[in-house]
This record gives sequence, C-alpha cells and structure tokens, in this order.
Amino acid sequence: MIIPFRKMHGLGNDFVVLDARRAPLPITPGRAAAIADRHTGIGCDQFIVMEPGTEGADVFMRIYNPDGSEAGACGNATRCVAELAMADSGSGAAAVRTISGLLPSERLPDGTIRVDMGEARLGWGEVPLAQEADTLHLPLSADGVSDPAACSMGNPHATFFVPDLAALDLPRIGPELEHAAIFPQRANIGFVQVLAPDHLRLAVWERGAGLTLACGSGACATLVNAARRGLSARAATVSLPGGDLRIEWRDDGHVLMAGPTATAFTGMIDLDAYPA
Ligand SMILES: N[C@@H](CCC[C@H](N)C(=O)O)C(=O)O
Repeated sequence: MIIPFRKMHGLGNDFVVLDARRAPLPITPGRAAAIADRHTGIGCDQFIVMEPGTEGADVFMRIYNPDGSEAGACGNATRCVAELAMADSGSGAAAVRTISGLLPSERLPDGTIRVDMGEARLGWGEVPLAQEADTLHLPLSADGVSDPAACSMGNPHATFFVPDLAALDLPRIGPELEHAAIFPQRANIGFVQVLAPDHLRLAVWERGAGLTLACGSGACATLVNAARRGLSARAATVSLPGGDLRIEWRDDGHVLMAGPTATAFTGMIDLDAYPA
C-alpha cells in the first residue's frame, strides 16, 4: 500500500505524519518502529497517525515512539497536527484528541501555535509512580543528579534541577533514569538549569526515543515542577536545544504551550516495505 506522508517538526523534534482520517491504515507498533528508524526507515522522534476526531475533536492523534511504544502526549506533534487540521478547515483553531484527553489549539498572531495541554497531574498515582511518594521530591538519583520532581502531562515526566546542564553525561544517565523501578511505565527525564525565574534551559531524555532537540510535554512538566519548587514564575520561556517554547501554568491548572511548527518535506511511502 503506497500512501502519502508528511515529515514535520517542532523545534527539531521530528515526526512522520500519516493521515488515516478517511480510511484506517495497517499500522502496528512494529511497523511504526521500522518507519521511525533513522537508518532503515524514514526516521523520526515520533511516528504520528491522524485518525477521525471524536467527541468534539477535529482529529485524533496516535503517537508512537521509535521503540514502538504508544505515548499519551506529545506537545510538539500536537502543534503540528493542529496546524494541519486548521489548514484543512480554514480556521484559526482546532481541537486534537489523544489517548490522554482533548487539547484545544489556536494560531497566534505571530504564526506560532498555542496548545492547551490540559491540567498537570501531580498525584503519585497519576504520574504514575510504583509506590506512594511525594512527587515534589522523588527518592531517585544517578551520577551527578538527585531529588527530582514528577508530574504527568498525559505522559510521565521527572525533572532534575541542575546547576550546569553541560556538565552532565545525558546518554549515560538518561536510560538508567527512564527505566528506574519507581516508574512502572518508564518516564521522560528532564534536566533543567534555572537561568532566571522566567527562563529555563532544558534537555530531555525522552521515554522510548532518547535525547531529542525538543520535548513539548517535557517543557510543560518542567515549568510546572519549577514553579511548584518556587524556582520559577508560572510563565516562562523554556529553551531547548532546538529552540524556545513559551509555557504558562494557568491558575486553573491547565498548561499552555506556544511554539513554531514546520513541514520539512512530503513524500510517498510503501507500507508493505516495512514488517507489520
Ligand atoms: N516529543 C514529545 C513527547 C513524545 C512522547 C514521549 N517520548 C513519551 O513516551 O511520553 C513532546 O513534544 O511532548
């Protein structure tokens, strides 16, 4: 089966996007992983399938990591898919549903897309953690980092506050922390340096993907955890290796994320060339 695909990215966090809104596509976790492979597939940080929207959504977005695991949230892909839905409808707003909830989005006057990522979930069972613990101070450490905070943005995140991001060996400690026993569903691991109360520098070791140039849900979780710790305001610029996101944790608990989207190229893919 030969179908069109679109390669998009938000700050270099890149996606292969397939459109299954008109007819279902034969996508399995293994096929998603094979297409995401940077050597033998198209290559991407996340493999995205657009499905028909339900219950107030313009589109349902299914998210696969390159290891084939399915994720409940992807902030950067939400902006990209919302932009496609807006282009289709000719409107400046779109609602994207994921397995974790409904995410209303809008185009801002500067052309960036802002998504309401929903409420940050702060309970230990919501992250989830393997046992009851204070999500503001997890009993977890690795070489050079300790005492993270955790929350869920529809997917699990832990945030380590560090004095110098550049001093860390992220490819070494990232996998160990992602797979720590305290995270029964593994976790995305953020490492943040507070530059000012309204400016955070972040790198994220993503669950199922490794280091990426940007993680939108990670930027949201980082702002929430920094504000809970009294280290930042409730609105800040989060600088990632791929660029900046503007994050706000509203008083009603919802987290807003604004940033750019881009299409790198489009093409055709033969799904049968990849194992089902
Ligand atoms: N890049 C994404 C997050 C993708 C999912 C994540 N790796 C997970 O498994 O939860 C983002 O922009 O939020």
